[in-house]
Amino acid sequence: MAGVVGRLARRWCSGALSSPLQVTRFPTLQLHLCGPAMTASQKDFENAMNQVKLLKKDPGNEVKLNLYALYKQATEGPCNVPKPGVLDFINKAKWDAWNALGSLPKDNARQNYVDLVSSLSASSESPSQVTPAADRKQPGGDALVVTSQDGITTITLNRPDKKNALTTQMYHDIMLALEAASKDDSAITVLTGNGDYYCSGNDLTNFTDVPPGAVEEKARSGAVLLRDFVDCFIDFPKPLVAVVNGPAVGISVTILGLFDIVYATDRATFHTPFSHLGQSPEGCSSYTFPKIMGSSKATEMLVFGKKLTAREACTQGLVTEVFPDSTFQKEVWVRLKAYSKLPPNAMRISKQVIRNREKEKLHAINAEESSILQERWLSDECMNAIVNFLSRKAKL
Ligand SMILES: CCCCC/C=C/CC(=O)SCCNC(=O)CCNC(=O)[C@H](O)C(C)(C)COP(=O)(O)OP(=O)(O)OC[C@H]1O[C@@H](n2cnc3c(N)ncnc32)[C@H](O)[C@@H]1OP(=O)(O)O
Repeated sequence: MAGVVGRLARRWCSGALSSPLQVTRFPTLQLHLCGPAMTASQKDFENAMNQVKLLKKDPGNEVKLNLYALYKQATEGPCNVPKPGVLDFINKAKWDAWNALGSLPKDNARQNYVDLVSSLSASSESPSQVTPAADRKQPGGDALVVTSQDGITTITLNRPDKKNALTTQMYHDIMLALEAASKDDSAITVLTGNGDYYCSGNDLTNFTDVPPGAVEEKARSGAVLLRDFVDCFIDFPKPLVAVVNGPAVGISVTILGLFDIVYATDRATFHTPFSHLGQSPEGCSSYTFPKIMGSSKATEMLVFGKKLTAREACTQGLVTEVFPDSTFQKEVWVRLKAYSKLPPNAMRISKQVIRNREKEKLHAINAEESSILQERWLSDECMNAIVNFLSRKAKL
């Protein structure tokens, strides 16, 4: 649904719709406009455009018309196209909205657009809507949305209709996003999911469509990708926080052992059904999980595929804190915004002190796990499990 709303909003808000901006209908916006004169930067504007993609609730036609008009005014200036005919309802509504902005300067339109998006986001409960503002090119389309604001860079998995399963492209994009986040001016980096799931793990179709004779090569390149992907988490220099907004499966659970903080809604569950899938642990979990929760609890999860509730995962040390789903987003983002104001260099150095001692070991474990998985992917057990899922004979 969110994806549909996002797409809809994007179509309305950046292509071509509105009525004049009714500031009185948007108290937050009105507040901004009455404050000291501000002009949003191009980066803020692009962030806001990206944030519109994450809106979960359809803001309604009037708001979408406002967004459209402000977008056009900000990018092209005053309305400069002929008025559509009276029967061309949609285009006429869009034209009216844009035209009603008169000679509003581009800078002001850009600021109003940013403020309007911000007011829409503030009234929403989504994490990335509370913090928002995406500012990076996303090579894989909208499946990954990167936002940066208030000293926090947020990487949002955005395939809610597929429970945020990770495609091959998304692994690459997450690596690029982490690389960029490590160098940007944010203090903290967050990974979260859009929709009801945090992440359903590896997209099982990553293993399909392999031509005969290329299976071994696919397993080999998969293992290289997995190793590179997990290496990025091992080496990530800044505090890395998982905002687990719903159930988590597979690799999205195992890499949690490499995060510095894991906040979870009480609706989240943590499931690593590797034996069911004919696979074996990755993400350094064969090392981090026993260390975090002790070897028998780790075995229950990694070997027997026991699914933990958020509270169980917290008791066992995998999760830092659990929040009621109804206040999850609000509480977590308030907390993170406060943390992001701490001196960034001190946080980075403290993290390094903690992590450096183990880095070499973690890389070695990652390499070993990836190579074992390469073999597992070629096993009948694994292939059967994937075929069963794809033919809907099996679900976790
Ligand atoms: C480079 C390679 C690195 C590899 C690293 C290895 C990692 C190992 C793992 O991550 S193992 C874990 C793999 N994940 C799974 O096995 C989960 C499979 N999914 C499910 O069992 C279920 O979908 C569910 C329990 C997550 C959710 O069930 P629910 O009934 O609520 O929803 P649907 O099943 O209807 O799902 C909605 C649509 O999403 C698609 N989907 C969900 N998960 C995946 C997935 N992992 N891969 C591919 N597609 C997935 C599902 O197929 C539905 O799509 P549809 O609407 O088009 O039918």
